[in-house]
Amino acid sequence: MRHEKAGILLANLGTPDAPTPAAVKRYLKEFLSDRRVVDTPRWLWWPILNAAILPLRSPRVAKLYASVWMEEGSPLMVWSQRQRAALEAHLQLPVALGMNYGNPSMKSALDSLMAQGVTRLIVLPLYPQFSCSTVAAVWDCITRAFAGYRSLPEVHFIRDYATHPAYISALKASVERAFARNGKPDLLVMSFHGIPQRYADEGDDYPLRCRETFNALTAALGLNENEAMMTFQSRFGREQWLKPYTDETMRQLPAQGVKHVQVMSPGFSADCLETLEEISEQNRDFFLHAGGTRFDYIPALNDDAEHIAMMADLVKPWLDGLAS
Ligand SMILES: C=CC1=C(C)c2cc3[nH]c(cc4nc(cc5[nH]c(cc1n2)c(C)c5CCC(=O)O)C(CCC(=O)O)=C4C)c(C)c3C=C
Ligand SMILES: [Fe+2]
Ligand SMILES: [Fe+2]
Repeated sequence: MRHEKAGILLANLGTPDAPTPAAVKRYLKEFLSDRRVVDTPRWLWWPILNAAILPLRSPRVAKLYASVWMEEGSPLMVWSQRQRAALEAHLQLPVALGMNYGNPSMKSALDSLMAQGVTRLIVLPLYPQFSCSTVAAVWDCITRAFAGYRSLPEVHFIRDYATHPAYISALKASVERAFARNGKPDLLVMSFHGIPQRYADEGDDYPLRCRETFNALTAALGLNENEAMMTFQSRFGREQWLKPYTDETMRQLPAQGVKHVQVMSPGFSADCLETLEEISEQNRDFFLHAGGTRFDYIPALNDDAEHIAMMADLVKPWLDGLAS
């Protein structure tokens, strides 16, 4: 009989290897070439990407990365590696980190798990709300990475965890700590990464999953409809994206009497460029320049003990009954 050995693959987006134009260009090229992310026909997208976006965006975005870079590397990488190590220590099972774009590649993560004798693989994409542009891209990446294997493990793929009780309770604890530290704000804003509205119209249930997280967390916190709102950040390109936009909202709130805001990004399992720079730097400026008096950013769950325990909870159904 086959003796099953479980292993966990933590999957995330990936980030540049260095805050330099060349490294950012390499990363953006791979990321923005994925049809799950940008679905424009290739004959049209290829020249736009190579002649305009990569040469113009890479040097500008490299400076933004430099402004948040940590001693050990890109924040997304640093937090992801800490999450991996903490989950491995918690579960006493092999845990590997694989990135969809850049390093460490999904293939290297799978190779390392297979080399450790894993026969039952649990894939946990660290995106709390499903989207075709993220979770489905992880799915594609894993199937591509397995293409050359002679044998496959049993695979369990966690689609998302938008309303999982352990996720909501970890977020709740983090907001309550922030309220205790900073005082209760006039408004709690939950800013989720956007996607093109068209992807949702074509069947991506991402906005519904964001709404479900928002509803579950506001209910857990006992906030009423005037005390919390959800917005969407990180718009890219000319199409309409999910609304309301975070940046427009931050510019409008002070005129509506909101002077103290606390902003969190519950869709990001780790702090990264989009939270540390776009929210905590750019959107802070928009709000304060529009007349706001206090802006607090509530960090992502990162390697909080409750977050790691949540990951263990999510994979647990496939560990029960295993002789490890
Ligand atoms: C071009 C379309 C994009 C879609 C669709 C998109 C969806 C999406 N992204 C995340 C999470 C992250 N995105 C991050 C950076 C980032 N995202 C895009 C574009 C799209 N994202 C770009 C071009 C970039 C790179 C930075 C830039 O050039 O502006 C990151 C941070 C990476 C880091 O290195 O820190 C994360 C995380 C989600 C959750 C999502 C859909 C739901
Ligand atoms: Fe993104
Ligand atoms: Fe951004």
